[in-house]
Amino acid sequence: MESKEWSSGVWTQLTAVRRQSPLVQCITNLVSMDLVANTLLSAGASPAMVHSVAEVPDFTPHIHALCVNVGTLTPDWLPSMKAAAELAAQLGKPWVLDPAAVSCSGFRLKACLELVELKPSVIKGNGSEIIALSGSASQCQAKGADSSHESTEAIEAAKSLALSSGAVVAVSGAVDIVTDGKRVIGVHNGTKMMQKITATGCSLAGLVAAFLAVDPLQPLEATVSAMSVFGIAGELGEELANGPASLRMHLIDSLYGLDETTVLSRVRITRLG
Ligand SMILES: Nc1ncnc2c1ncn2[C@@H]1O[C@H](COP(=O)(O)OP(=O)(O)OP(=O)(O)O)[C@@H](O)[C@H]1O
Ligand SMILES: Cc1ncsc1CCO
Ligand SMILES: [Mg+2]
Repeated sequence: MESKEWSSGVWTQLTAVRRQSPLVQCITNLVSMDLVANTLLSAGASPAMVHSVAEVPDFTPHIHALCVNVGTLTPDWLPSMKAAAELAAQLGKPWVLDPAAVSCSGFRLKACLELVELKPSVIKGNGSEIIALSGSASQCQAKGADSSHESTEAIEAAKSLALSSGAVVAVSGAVDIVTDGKRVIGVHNGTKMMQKITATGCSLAGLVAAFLAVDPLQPLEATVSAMSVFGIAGELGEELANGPASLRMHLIDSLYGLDETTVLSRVRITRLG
């Protein structure tokens, strides 16, 4: 299946997000909150940055999807992430794990491995994060939030993590990789300058949650669509931008304004395996 066959599905899912406006609970890092929320709003979804463990029993039953991101994890935050993830999974609501900067400490790696046990629908990381989380790194390396691997270097790690966890695994980068352990899909949208805006990957994880909310039975397709849409918004944004700060603004505007003709002509998705 090539871009042409994927593109109508991408448009259908974006339209469903706009129509249904799914409520997406985000327990995300402090750096990313603003961009994640604005990305979700411009895509048509409804973000809610509800973090407290005290609020999970009341709030989480009403959401349509959850996004958990450990980018600025402290021991105080972990119980609410676990409680929300556990409840979401119990209620059959899709949830996304972003293991941001997972290899920067043993504490964070252990927390992420415990979260993986709570059955995320999708795990979305960059190349280094997926390699570390899958246990493929030869040793625990102190890495920050940026990837030191190409996404394509993480294909085997992503497949193995997908098979061991039951989640769809997405690796962001120059080519976004999405796999359920059997199929491997490459999304070739996006632009290099997106790496120069912090939290684009976190925002993508939030967007994946919104797409899962409207098509929970097709997590691989929903993830591929979200990645393509976000990448296209970045490409259009870059045409209007002077640098990362204005790209941030134009990316949001472009996502908001995406129309059918643009989506159908810009989607670049291929099967890699
Ligand atoms: N070299 C590149 N060429 C084209 N697009 C890219 C490139 N690098 C990143 N992107 C785009 O940026 C998006 C975010 O990917 P990235 O790998 O930078 O996330 P991340 O490292 O998790 O970011 P963060 O941790 O800051 O949130 C990708 O899905 C892709 O669309
Ligand atoms: C810069 C940074 N540090 C921890 S999380 C984060 C945002 C990108 O993941
Ligand atoms: Mg990231």
